[in-house]
Amino acid sequence: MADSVRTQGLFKRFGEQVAVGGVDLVVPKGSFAGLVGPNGAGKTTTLSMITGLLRPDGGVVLVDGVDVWQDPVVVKAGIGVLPEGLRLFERLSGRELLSYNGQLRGIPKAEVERRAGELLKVMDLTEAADKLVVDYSTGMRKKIGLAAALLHNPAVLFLDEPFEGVDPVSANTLVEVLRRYTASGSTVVFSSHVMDLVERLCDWVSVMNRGRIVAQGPLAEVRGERGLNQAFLDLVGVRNGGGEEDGLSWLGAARS
Ligand SMILES: Nc1ncnc2c1ncn2[C@@H]1O[C@H](COP(=O)(O)OP(=O)(O)OP(=O)(O)O)[C@@H](O)[C@H]1O
Repeated sequence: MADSVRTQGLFKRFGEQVAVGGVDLVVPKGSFAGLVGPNGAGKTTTLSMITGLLRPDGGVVLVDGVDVWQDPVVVKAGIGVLPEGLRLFERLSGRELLSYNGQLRGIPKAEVERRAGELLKVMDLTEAADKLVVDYSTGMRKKIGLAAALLHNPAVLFLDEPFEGVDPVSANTLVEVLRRYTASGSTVVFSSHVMDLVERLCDWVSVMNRGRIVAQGPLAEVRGERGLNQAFLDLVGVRNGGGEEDGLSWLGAARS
């Protein structure tokens, strides 16, 4: 199977701190892929370099065989991104935001309106379509951000923590939309800490720890017999157990 995303020796340092220390990420075409790792593992930095938002110090990123940093315009035309800490044009309504994104992508106006209407409906945002984005809740912002990322029908969709702050009903809506999207052969790569969700959704997993990939492959292979959560703990190592030897003996102790 062809790769949708492949990085070779991807490297990024912030001062003394090596955030990404030689990552070889592989995502086969048509995968629903999860990028998991503990806080600070380097997931956001990796996704930012893959999507052309942050210049790597070293290494190569190929999306559908095209080098992101040699041909950024070609790659960016074919991908959708829901970045971390999503910054949106707050003074536009949801509908205006989609319309603006559609125009930036060069989609004919009538087609943008049709797609925007359908996306707003699927995301359950029709009622809020004419409200300013600044007044949207966290979950609504994720949904309008996803709608904006899907509007031009990208071949690959990158989502950084798409389910954070999203209620279960909205999460279900996002999942349904993404499942439909991958069923047609498109690729999703998303980062998450929520192992249950990754186990339920993904057919491919890459596990990062301390700036490196420590396991990668089909979900069944990475998870083995032990379940993804246990596999994750085994791979990244249980750090502080929160036992008395770690301090905190005062916490919950009798108060005078
Ligand atoms: N702009 C920056 N300047 C300095 N250090 C940074 C910067 N961005 C990231 N880092 C550092 O790089 C490392 C990786 O961070 P990154 O945000 O990629 O991790 P992550 O896996 O996405 O974490 P989380 O799950 O908490 O979002 C961390 O140690 C972080 O402090």
